[in-house]
Amino acid sequence: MSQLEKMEVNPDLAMERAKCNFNIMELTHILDGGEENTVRRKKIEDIALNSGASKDAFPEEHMSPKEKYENAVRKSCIFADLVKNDFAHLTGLETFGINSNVIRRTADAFFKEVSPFLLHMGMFVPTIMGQCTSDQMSYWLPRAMAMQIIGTYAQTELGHGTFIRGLETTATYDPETEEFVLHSPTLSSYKWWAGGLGNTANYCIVVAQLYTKGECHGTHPFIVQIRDEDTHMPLPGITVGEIGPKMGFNTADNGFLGFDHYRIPRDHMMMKNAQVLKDGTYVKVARHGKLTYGTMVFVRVMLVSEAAFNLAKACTIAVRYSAIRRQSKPKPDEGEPQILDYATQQHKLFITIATAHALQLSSSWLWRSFSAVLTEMKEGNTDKLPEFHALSSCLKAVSTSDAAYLIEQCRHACGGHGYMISSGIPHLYNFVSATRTYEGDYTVLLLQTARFLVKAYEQAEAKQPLTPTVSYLKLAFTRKEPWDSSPAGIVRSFQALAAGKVSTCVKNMRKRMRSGLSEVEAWETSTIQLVSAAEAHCRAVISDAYKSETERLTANSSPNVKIVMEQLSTLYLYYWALERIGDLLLYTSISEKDIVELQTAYEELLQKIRPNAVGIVEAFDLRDELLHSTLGSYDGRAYERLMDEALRSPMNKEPINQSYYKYLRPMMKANL
Ligand SMILES: CCCCCCCC/C=C\CCCC(=O)SCCNC(=O)CCNC(=O)[C@H](O)C(C)(C)COP(=O)(O)OP(=O)(O)OC[C@H]1O[C@@H](n2cnc3c(N)ncnc32)[C@H](O)[C@@H]1OP(=O)(O)O
Ligand SMILES: Cc1cc2nc3c(=O)[nH]c(=O)nc-3n(C[C@H](O)[C@H](O)[C@H](O)COP(=O)(O)OP(=O)(O)OC[C@H]3O[C@@H](n4cnc5c(N)ncnc54)[C@H](O)[C@@H]3O)c2cc1C
Repeated sequence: MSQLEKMEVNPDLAMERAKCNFNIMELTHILDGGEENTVRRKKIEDIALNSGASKDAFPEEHMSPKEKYENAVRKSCIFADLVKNDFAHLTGLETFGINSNVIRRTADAFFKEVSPFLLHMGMFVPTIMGQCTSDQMSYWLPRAMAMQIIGTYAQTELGHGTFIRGLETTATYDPETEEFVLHSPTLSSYKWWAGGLGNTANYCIVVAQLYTKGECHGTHPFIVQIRDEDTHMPLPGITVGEIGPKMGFNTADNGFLGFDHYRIPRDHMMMKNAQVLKDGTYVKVARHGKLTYGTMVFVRVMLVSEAAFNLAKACTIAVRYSAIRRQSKPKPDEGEPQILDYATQQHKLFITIATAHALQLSSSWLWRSFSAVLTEMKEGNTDKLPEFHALSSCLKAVSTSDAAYLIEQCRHACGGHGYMISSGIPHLYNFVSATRTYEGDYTVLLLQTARFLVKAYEQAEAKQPLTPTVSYLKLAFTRKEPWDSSPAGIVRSFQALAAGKVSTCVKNMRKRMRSGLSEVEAWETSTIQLVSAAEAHCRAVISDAYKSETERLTANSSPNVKIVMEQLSTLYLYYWALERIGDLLLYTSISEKDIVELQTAYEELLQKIRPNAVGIVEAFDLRDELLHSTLGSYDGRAYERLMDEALRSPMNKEPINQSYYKYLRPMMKANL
């Protein structure tokens, strides 16, 4: 046992735990979606983490990029073995989403950045499940699940990521040999970004423009072998490599890939939604043209819970640290207070906790909606897909954007020490800020939602029925929403605000078209407002889901857990109402007096939450191995851990660095 492991818990943290007035484990069960899930999660974590295999003998941050990657591959193989052999009885394909989430989170103990296998489990396997015929699936899925092959998802190219229809890689069917010929006609057509593509994967899902009988049928997915299964050498006709250092994701060997008339068998086209027959006839199977985008929708749903999870980590670190950090002396006759006692610190941190809850509960709700949509689609009914695409797009955009902003707030809340890699916060920020971009950029996805909102508004105007998540749009045609500061009243105000913004956009676009702009130009010149309307819609959806899920989940809970969860969901509503005062003044009857009262109520709520703050973050139940943080560990020994980490630095391994003799000494002597 190391010196650190023997140390007692920091007394400030012990004091915080003693004053927590609710049952922490009860809240954990709620956040996990039930006690059974908590028990299973803990079993998985125990198996994975008690072996010590997640630990590094040498600190990862002092390794070279190549060493970091190799270490990540080593640990990925250990982790893959655990998943295959030790978790097998606890998991199952039928609950892929839920279990993959737990496994994905447990993996974070092994990787400070990410596993090079992330895309294998995160996109390769889900695409096989979503885009293959049953015959294809029975061939590929067992091989992928057993890790006999390692795959990734290569859609984005140097020239195009957002605009999928603009991808340039071609897959041209040759009926003579019953093969597709994959080709990269330009530099900008090179695949770029796929995680694990640089050095790890030997297979790859490639999204390419399908040509048969001289006709282009748009983008389709193909399973492509890129490396020899034994030697791992890139196959002839394949150019593959790693794209270089990034802000984060540095252990993910994101790669590039080019094809020189590279041939694959016909049945390597993923044929669930469309097929090319032996003679080259193209057959469209799916009832909705966008079902080939299914993996992206699945990952967007998963990313909402990723955002919640990473936010939970950041606020656990920042709240624990704020409980043990003392600074300044506002009252001359008292000692320095814990920084958690400052209202401004609570303002930075408690919205972070509330947002982690809001996103966690919204993501469970979204996952249930997704399962319902999938069930209907299996029966051939795709009616709900447009609404779900709009919903998952905005939730992915707003959750990842909020999480990135709030993780940065957590860094600010930890002062200088938050800037240390060892605090754990920089890695979290670098990871989450990428989620705002990949799987659909923030602005681009909100504009997708805006398209749906504008159409729904026109339906409301024509008094046609509206789908559930936009039924509130009828508020755009009623009088100004009367301000009501109850939680239900604030949710209604957020809906009125979103409805008002959509209405303003539509009116502006119509005005611009009357003045001579085309529909496309009128849309383009209104996109700043459209993004804002879609964000407002999403905020209303999250607020509504958070409030109603809190009511549902606390219906039978103990009184104090109910109070804590209600305080946080109300805080979320107050915070966003105060952030959106300008809009509320435009679209509701809120008055100056109401605003003053709302600000006071918000500040009082911060004080009510304060005594339970440490207990609340500890209900996320994040083991030290998952946090990777000197500042946020369970024992609260931040200073000892910071010093311990500093001493592990190779820069401290010799009393005098050689640069002294080479450069410093000659320079100083010459200057004598
Ligand atoms: C085990 C779990 C682990 C989870 C974590 C995994 C982490 C993995 C880590 C990293 C992964 C990173 C992977 C990637 O980034 S892969 C690449 C992702 N790329 C994108 O997301 C590209 C974004 N672009 C798009 O999605 C689309 O092209 C678009 C911008 C949304 C739309 O483009 P466009 O306007 O040109 O529209 P289309 O002509 O294509 O569409 C016309 C109509 O279709 C509707 N539409 C679009 N997309 C969908 C969809 N997915 N589903 C349903 N409908 C869709 C669109 O709204 C139009 O409808 P309308 O009725 O208005 O005409
Ligand atoms: C860490 C990381 C991992 C990734 N992993 C993968 C992977 O495994 N596989 C894969 O295929 N891809 C991957 N990607 C690529 C990723 O999906 C794309 O980068 C992402 O979809 C954004 O597309 P883009 O790069 O083309 O951005 P661009 O579309 O070029 O965006 C640049 C700017 O232009 C704006 N813009 C673009 N189009 C519009 C529009 N129509 N209206 C208004 N504004 C617009 C955007 O809002 C943004 O501000 C990864 C990316 C990152 C950062």
